[in-house]
This record gives sequence, C-alpha cells and structure tokens, in this order.
Amino acid sequence: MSPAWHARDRLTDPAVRSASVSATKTSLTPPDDAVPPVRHPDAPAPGEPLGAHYAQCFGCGTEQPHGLHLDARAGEGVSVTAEFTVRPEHQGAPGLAHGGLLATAMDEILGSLNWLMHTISVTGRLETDFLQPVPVDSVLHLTARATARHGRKIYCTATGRVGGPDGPLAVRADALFVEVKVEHFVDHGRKDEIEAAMADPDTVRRARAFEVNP
Ligand SMILES: CCCCCCCCCCCCCC(=O)SCCNC(=O)CCNC(=O)[C@H](O)C(C)(C)COP(=O)(O)OP(=O)(O)OC[C@H]1O[C@@H](n2cnc3c(N)ncnc32)[C@H](O)[C@@H]1OP(=O)(O)O
Repeated sequence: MSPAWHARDRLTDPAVRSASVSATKTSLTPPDDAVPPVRHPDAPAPGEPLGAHYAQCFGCGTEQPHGLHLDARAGEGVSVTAEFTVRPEHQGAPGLAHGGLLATAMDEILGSLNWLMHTISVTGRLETDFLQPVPVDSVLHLTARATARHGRKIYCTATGRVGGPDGPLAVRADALFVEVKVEHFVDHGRKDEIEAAMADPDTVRRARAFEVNP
C-alpha cells in the first residue's frame, strides 16, 4: 500500500464508503465560509510546554497513574507537537499498540490546540486512519494543527509518525471540536471531581481566561 494512501482516497471508492459519508464533503470538511484559526496573542511560544489541562486527565494528567502522560508543546501557527512512547500496557495485539489507545493519543494532541487558541472545546467527531502497526516501545511523534473555524466549530488534523518527526506515517486523524463554556464541565461532570477542579485556582483561572477572546 502506498504511504501516501489516506482516507480521502478511500472515500472515492463507493464499495468502502460508509453510508453517511459523502465522497466530496463530510462533516469534517470546513464550509466555504469558514475562517482561518487564529493563534491567541498570549499562546505559549513555539517550543514551550503547554502543561496538563487537568491533573487527572487520561491523556495529559500528571497525577493520572493510568494515563498517557502526553506533554504537548506549542508549535508554529496554530499547531502543537508531542512524543508518545507506546508501553506494554498499551497493547492490543501481541507487541502492538491498541488502535483505540492511539486514537486517544490523537484526541489528546488535537485537544491541546485549545491552548493555542485560548478556546475551550471538546471533541465532537474524530476520524482516525491507522496506516501501519505501531510496535511497543515505539516513539510516536505527534503533530496537530487547527485548519479552520466556523462559529463554534474547530476543524483540525493530526499525524503520528514512528521513530522521528519525519518518520513513516503510522496514524492520522481529522476532527471537529466544538467550543463550549466552562459550564459544560460543571453541568455534566461528577460533583466530587468538579469541586476538586474548581478548588484549583490555576485550573479555574486558565479556563475562565480562555472564555475571553482577544
Ligand atoms: C474547570 C475544568 C476545565 C477543563 C477544561 C478541559 C478542556 C478540554 C479537554 C479536551 C480533552 C481532549 C478532548 C476530549 O476527549 S473531549 C471529551 C469527548 N467529547 C465529549 O464528551 C463531547 C460530547 N458531546 C457534547 O457535549 C455535545 O454533543 C457537543 C458540545 C459536542 C455539541 O453539542 P451542543 O449542543 O453544544 O452543540 P450543537 O449540537 O448545536 O453543535 C454545534 C455545531 O457542531 C456540529 N456538531 C456537533 N457534533 C458534531 C458531530 N459529531 N459531527 C459533526 N458536526 C457536529 C453541529 O452540527 C453544529 O453545527 P452548526 O449547526 O453550528 O453548523
């Protein structure tokens, strides 16, 4: 299979197209009047670590013993990067990473784009292509960038390359994130965790600051 193969090519084949997906436009295609995403003036400088958005987050939380511990850094424009080492506890098949786990890593790196735009958003749709198996002990080099905004919708894309930033493409993802208010978490979250998060002034300050656009 050609390394250049990806979902867009597959969509031209009606035999493998899902019923709800159009060959030319999907809900992950920005509408014509979408606008470019804007890097917030207070976004961390390229190379700066973003830090965890929540200490118990499965993707980035420093206090989450079962988590991926992704430590994303700001990139150029509206982009972020991170490295993720596949550990034995991430296996699906013997010696190979579980696909859902890889999709989680993609979700997390895409979610980190919030910090570049100072926007709070959650994943509405995530489409992941698994292009080659990823062995345990591999280091996946993750990159995500926002491509467009339309109202509350943020369109973004991510890649995971094995062995180095220019290594073979193993995973790619397109996603639609939807902007929400802090109340989204307060309204839907579990009381104990919400109260603990709200007691952390840093979390609340950051979350509130993100609700004010430049
Ligand atoms: C204090 C603590 C702070 C912590 C900070 C944490 C930061 C973040 C953490 C990040 C962690 C990592 C990341 C994670 O893991 S985030 C966790 C995983 N994601 C979620 O839990 C989200 C669950 N879903 C929802 O809450 C709602 O459905 C949302 C909020 C997404 C939308 O419901 P809402 O009622 O608000 O809005 P709407 O329905 O009017 O939709 C608005 C627009 O969006 C379009 N649309 C929606 N869905 C889809 C879809 N599937 N495909 C295509 N399009 C979709 C829709 O057509 C409409 O378009 P338009 O009509 O405007 O054109």
